[in-house]
Amino acid sequence: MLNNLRPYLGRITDPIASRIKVNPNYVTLAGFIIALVAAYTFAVKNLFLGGLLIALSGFMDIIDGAIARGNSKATKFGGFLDSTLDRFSDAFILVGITYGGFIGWLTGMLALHASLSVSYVRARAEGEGVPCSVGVAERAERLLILMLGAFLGSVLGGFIMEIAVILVIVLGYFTVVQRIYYSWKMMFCG
Ligand SMILES: CC(C)CCC[C@@H](C)CCC[C@@H](C)CCC[C@@H](C)CCOC[C@@H](COP(=O)(O)OP(=O)(O)OC[C@H]1O[C@@H](n2ccc(N)nc2=O)[C@H](O)[C@@H]1O)OCC[C@H](C)CCC[C@H](C)CCC[C@H](C)CCCC(C)C
Ligand SMILES: O=P([O-])([O-])O[C@@H]1[C@@H](O)[C@H](O)[C@@H](O)[C@H](O)[C@@H]1O
Ligand SMILES: [Mg+2]
Ligand SMILES: [Mg+2]
Repeated sequence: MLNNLRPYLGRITDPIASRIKVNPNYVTLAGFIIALVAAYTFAVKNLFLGGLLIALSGFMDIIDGAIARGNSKATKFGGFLDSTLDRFSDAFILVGITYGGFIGWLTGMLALHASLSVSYVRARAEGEGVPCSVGVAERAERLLILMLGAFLGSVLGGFIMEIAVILVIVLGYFTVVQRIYYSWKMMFCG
C-alpha cells in the first residue's frame, strides 16, 4: 500500500540522495546493523529506543535505493542485498521483541512466518515474471506497525507491543492471500 507513495517520497529523497556520494551497499548494510541494534534494544526491554532504531533502519532502507538511483549506481546485486538484508532485519527485530518478553514464542514464530511469507510469495512470483508488490502489509506497513507499537508501548505498557505483533500476523497472512490470489490471476489470466 505505502509503496504507492514512492513517487512522492522520491521527490523528497532523490534531490538529497543524489548529493550523497557513498556506496549504497554500505547504506544497506548500515540499515541491517541498525536493525540488529534495534533487536538488542528490544531484548533488553527498551521499547522507545527500539522504535526509534526501527525508524532509522527504515530510513536507511529508503535512502539506499535513492542514493543508488540518484548516482546512477543501482545494481542487481544492490537490489538483491537490499531484499535479502530486509529479511534478516525483519526476523531479528521479531526475535528481539520475543526475547524481550513482550510476546510469547508462538506469537513470535507466527509473526516471523507471516512476515517472511509475504516477501517469499512476492519473490517467487517475480521468479515467474509477475511483479507482486501488492497487499495491505508490505514491509513498510509491518515496520510502521511495530514502530508505532513500540512508541505507544513505551508509554502505555508492553501489551501494546503484543497487539502490534498480532496485527502484523493477521495483516501479514492476509497479504499472503492477496499476493497468492493476485499471482494466480496474473499467471492464468495475464
Ligand atoms: C533520531 C533517529 C534515531 C531516528 C530518526 C529517523 C528518521 C530520520 C526517519 C524518518 C523516516 C521514518 C519514519 C521512515 C520509516 C519508514 C520505514 C519503516 C519504511 C521502510 O520501507 C522501505 C522503503 C524502501 O523500500 P525498498 O528498499 O524496496 O526501496 P529502495 O531502496 O528505494 O529501492 C530498492 C532498489 O534500489 C536499488 N538499490 C538498493 C539498495 C542498494 N544497495 N543498491 C541498489 O541498487 C535496487 O534497484 C533496488 O531494487 O519502502 C518504501 C515504501 C514507502 C514509500 C515508505 C513510506 C513510509 C513512510 C510513511 C514515509 C515516511 C517519510 C519520512 C517521514 C520522510 C523521510 C525523509 C527522507 C529524507 C527519506
Ligand atoms: O514488502 P515485502 O514484499 O514484504 O518486502 C519487500 C521485498 O519483497 C522487496 O524485494 C524489497 O525490495 C523491499 O525492500 C521489501 O523488503
Ligand atoms: Mg532499500
Ligand atoms: Mg528494502
